[in-house]
Amino acid sequence: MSGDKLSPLPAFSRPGLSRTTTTLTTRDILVQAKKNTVLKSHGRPPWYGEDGHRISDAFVIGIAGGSASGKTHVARRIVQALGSIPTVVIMSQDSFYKKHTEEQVRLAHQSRFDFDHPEAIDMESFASCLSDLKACRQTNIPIYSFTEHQRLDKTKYLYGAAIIITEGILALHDPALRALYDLKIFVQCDSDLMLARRIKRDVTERGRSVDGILEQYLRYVKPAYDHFVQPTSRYANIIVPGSDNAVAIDIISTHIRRQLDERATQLRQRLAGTGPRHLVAHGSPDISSETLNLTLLPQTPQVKGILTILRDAETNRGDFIFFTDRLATLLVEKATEELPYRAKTVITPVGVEAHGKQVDVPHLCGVSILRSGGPLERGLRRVINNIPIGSMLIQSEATSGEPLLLHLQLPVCIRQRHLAENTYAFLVDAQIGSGAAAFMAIRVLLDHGVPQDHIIFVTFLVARCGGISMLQRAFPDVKIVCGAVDDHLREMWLECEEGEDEQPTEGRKVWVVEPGMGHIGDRYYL
Ligand SMILES: Nc1ncnc2c1ncn2[C@@H]1O[C@H](COP(=O)(O)OP(=O)(O)O)[C@@H](O)[C@H]1O
Ligand SMILES: Nc1ccn([C@@H]2O[C@H](COP(=O)(O)O)[C@@H](O)[C@H]2O)c(=O)n1
Repeated sequence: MSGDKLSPLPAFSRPGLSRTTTTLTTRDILVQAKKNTVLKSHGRPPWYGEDGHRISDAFVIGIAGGSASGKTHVARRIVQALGSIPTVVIMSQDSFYKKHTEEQVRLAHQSRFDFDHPEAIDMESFASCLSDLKACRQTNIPIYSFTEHQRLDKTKYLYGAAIIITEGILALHDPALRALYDLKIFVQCDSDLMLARRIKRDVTERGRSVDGILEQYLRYVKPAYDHFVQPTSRYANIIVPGSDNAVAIDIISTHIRRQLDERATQLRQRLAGTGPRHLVAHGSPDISSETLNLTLLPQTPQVKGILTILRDAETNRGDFIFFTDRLATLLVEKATEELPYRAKTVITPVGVEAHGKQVDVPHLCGVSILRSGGPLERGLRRVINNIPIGSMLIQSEATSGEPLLLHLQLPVCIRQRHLAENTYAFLVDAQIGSGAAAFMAIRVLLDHGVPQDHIIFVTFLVARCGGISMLQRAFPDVKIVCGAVDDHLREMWLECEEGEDEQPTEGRKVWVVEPGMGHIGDRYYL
């Protein structure tokens, strides 16, 4: 297949579409949310337990076979057959061709470089990226150009796949790679069919001449197939024919679906009894800032006055926005106290030294939980100049109530692991009720390598009896800065779309903080 076989995952794909899927843009999400409709997308369900630790890895499939045997075709058909599985990524071993020297590129243009020998591929880097993705961490994959015969300087960010399919002529060659696969497939195809397909493909997609293709084939491709590729078929769990393989693909996708179902059941069982319902009944009703890493904005008359206006159902929208913005500014200012500062001396305009402080963090960013985090995101922008801000959309699944990650767009300083480890991140959302969204959002940042004590969760409201205790048990070093702590949390049915007779046809359950401020996002944006 042609060049880039990666499935982009900066945002999550809609189910039922192949890997070149549409992604949910922030605008889509806001439009959907504004209409108050239930999003039908299958997002990513929790991949961690109540202690915050990961309990399920991604399911990894390795597909090997000769060049043009149909490996990519099989991978794509599996994705199609899986249909409603939320996030599948196809990773090609071709992305891991080593960076070639100028001399090697020159030889490659003359069909005199051996791309079919295991030495041509950076197996170590391939295994390392795959192992990160499998363990639910982000990875940044190299991008390879077949026309330039070279690895490009750009990389592709990947995160959050429930299923990873890797394919390549030598996908089953390396023991370290084989150890990562949950299912190993070999695509078996006649050599003449593979050659015919390769000629057709390399002429149309890789800019090659027939003579060059044949020379390369006889010199390197065929001998390497016999020597390195074909022998790895013995490691495969299943051999798939290179053509007429619909039945084999059906069997494989049924197997994968069953494996994922088993994992999902385990997850639900482990989470059972610790969800929001349970917490309301049994969670500690007493959160004290001595045991929790929680900072309550000092309840000055000024803050109490703002909160009173925001709690009042009669407050008009203009005032609601104005005072929400004021509270957001105060909260973000308070939250910046959690950052490390170092001493700094400056010379004033009158030539005198003044001793002060300077924020001492290598990277600083914000991540807003859509869409209720919006007002606090604006607060971040007002207080911290040019702060990069990402977003996540997390919504409860209508029937199970499980949180689903539907969209993810993170700043560069989180997408790159070596930067994330030195990044401080403000996570912002309007309230912490059941805690499910906050829990998932924190887990995403930790997966990327942001240290727990570099995460500062800023919110208007925390429900005393909600998921706050579970959250802080799981992530004791995450700091929470809030404007108020309210006593109650109630589960409520929110009616959504109206049918033709103007009767509500759908709805979803939401957690409402009491006394609270109502739905802050709706009051701010609608
Ligand atoms: N089962 C199949 N039936 C028909 N054509 C196929 C089949 N599998 C692959 N092909 C075609 O053969 C060519 C090479 O297939 P591809 O999947 O890209 O091979 P590989 O990834 O193994 O190099 C493509 O043009 C593809 O459409
Ligand atoms: N610059 C390159 C790199 C690799 N190849 C050939 O690609 C084949 C592997 O890709 P498939 O999609 O066919 O699995 C391999 O046989 C290399 O010979 C190339 O021609 N040029």
